[in-house]
Amino acid sequence: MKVFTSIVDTQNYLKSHYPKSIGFVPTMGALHEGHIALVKKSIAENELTVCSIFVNPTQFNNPDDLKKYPRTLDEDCKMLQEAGCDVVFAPSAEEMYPSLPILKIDFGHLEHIMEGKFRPGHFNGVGIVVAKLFNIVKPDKAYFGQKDIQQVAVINRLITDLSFDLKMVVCDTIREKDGLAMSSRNRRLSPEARVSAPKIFQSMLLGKKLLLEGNSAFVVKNKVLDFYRASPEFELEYYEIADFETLESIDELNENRKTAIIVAAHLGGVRLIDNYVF
Ligand SMILES: Nc1ncnc2c1ncn2[C@@H]1O[C@H](COP(=O)(O)OP(=O)(O)OP(=O)(O)O)[C@@H](O)[C@H]1O
Ligand SMILES: CC(C)(CO)[C@@H](O)C(=O)[O-]
Ligand code: BAL
Repeated sequence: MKVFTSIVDTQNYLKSHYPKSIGFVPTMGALHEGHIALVKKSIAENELTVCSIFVNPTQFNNPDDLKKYPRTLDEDCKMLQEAGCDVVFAPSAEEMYPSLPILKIDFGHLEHIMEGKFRPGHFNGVGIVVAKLFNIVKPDKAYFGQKDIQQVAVINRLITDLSFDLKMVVCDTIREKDGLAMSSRNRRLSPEARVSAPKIFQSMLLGKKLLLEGNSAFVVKNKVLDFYRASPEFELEYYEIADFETLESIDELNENRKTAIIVAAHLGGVRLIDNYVF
């Protein structure tokens, strides 16, 4: 496995190898089995797999979150090597941004709901860095996790609106045995917080059950608020019941369309997101 920090070295290597197809997994490192599932899918579907590791400062609206984001490059490389990854691209911030971009990307209605609303500027940062990474790696397929459901919608628009010649592959959320979605930020949970964390998953199962029983989204949200009131260690940021395709809020289930329950909550100073689609 090759590890590059330079854009030019990465591009030269990829050009000189003429792979039939390049699969690309963009990450911010502190890798776990969720990331490795994306890497393995890419390996199965492409001749060469590139994983990028870059904690992108321009997508963090909270400086403390950026400072505390876990960075574990050596361990990450070991996991990628074992998984069979071919190339790691781990640039510095200076390499990616010799000057800060003045370009702004506005993802329309996606800016005003959920992650867009609570993390102002986040999707502008994600959109620009992913476009830069696509231009550097020139993948045939790019792999993203369903856990970041709104990011999937944003990248879909980025690919369509800028005519990137690649296919996006969305992979299921990998969970711990107790239901907690794997996330790099889980490493920052205290032992007590880690015990509480699966309640996020439970709150989504509760929502699904209540919706299937015929309750309106309004009633379900109120019951879920009671659930979180009984768990004061959580500070719930949002709990949305939305159409899976448009991510717009819905009032009740539509049996012809998939529904997504989407949650963001703070637990012991760590912000966690998750979603459940049915
Ligand atoms: N549990 C998971 N299952 C599947 N894919 C995942 C999972 N967690 C993250 N991913 C995907 O891995 C890619 C890189 O994500 P990222 O590096 O931000 O990891 P993360 O664990 O989501 O970290 P955090 O949520 O703490 O930022 C994204 O496409 C993300 O959706
Ligand atoms: C796609 C991404 C690597 C861009 O920095 C990041 O948002 C992530 O890890 O999901
Ligand atoms: N997985 C999304 C990256 C972020 O939280 O900034």
